[in-house]
Amino acid sequence: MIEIRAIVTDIEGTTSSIDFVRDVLFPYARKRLPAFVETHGNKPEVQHWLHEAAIEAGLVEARRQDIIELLLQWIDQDRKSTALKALQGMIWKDGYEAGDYRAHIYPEVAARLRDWRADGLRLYVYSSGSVPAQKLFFHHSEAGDLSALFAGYFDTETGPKRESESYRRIAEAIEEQPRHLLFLSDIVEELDAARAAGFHTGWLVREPQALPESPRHPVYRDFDAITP
Ligand SMILES: CSCCC(=O)C(=O)COP(=O)(O)O
Ligand SMILES: [Mg+2]
Repeated sequence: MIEIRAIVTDIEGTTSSIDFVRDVLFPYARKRLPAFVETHGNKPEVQHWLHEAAIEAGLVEARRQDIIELLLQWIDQDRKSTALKALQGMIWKDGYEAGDYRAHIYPEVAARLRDWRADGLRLYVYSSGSVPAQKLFFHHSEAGDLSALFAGYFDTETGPKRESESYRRIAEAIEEQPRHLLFLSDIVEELDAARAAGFHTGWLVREPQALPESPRHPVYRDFDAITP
């Protein structure tokens, strides 16, 4: 009998719908990004991420307008750039605080997270969204403030989600052996990477997606089906 001591969960496609991220969060950031960069571009934190974006794109001596266009392109491509995600998170903060939207959570998720906490499991998030964006997401969720349920948050500053080394770093950071950890995601390449690091895995295949014929990972329709 394997003892799971902590669960690490992805957000988009796992706790929450892809549609919410694609149809609400991304357009919100896209619309406001040019003005945000113009207004806040001299603040050290914003400057840092604009610089990181330019480095990532191999742009030397990029003008501010070039970086804005680059970032808009990356939003359209859903590029999992750490710099873009950090900037998006700063923009989303205003939307949450103004009550323009609340973060989507699948209906069973909050109750299961609470049950798992009550059973003594520790809960963590690992998402491409920046850590501040993850905290905002669960603080302003449709199911209320869920942020206190999580013991920690990880983003791509820990490493890319499709590389096993990232999962080794997470295990080390939370001081737990991978064989006691369960990673939940909707993306099979992320699950492959987690398994290569020794994690247990759960593949969320939400309705109406078809169930895979020969899945490489245990498949769950929702969190109700998971018994860690
Ligand atoms: C913190 S929510 C923002 C979601 C986001 O930007 C994203 O790229 C989600 O990726 P995930 O790793 O959660 O699938
Ligand atoms: Mg996902």
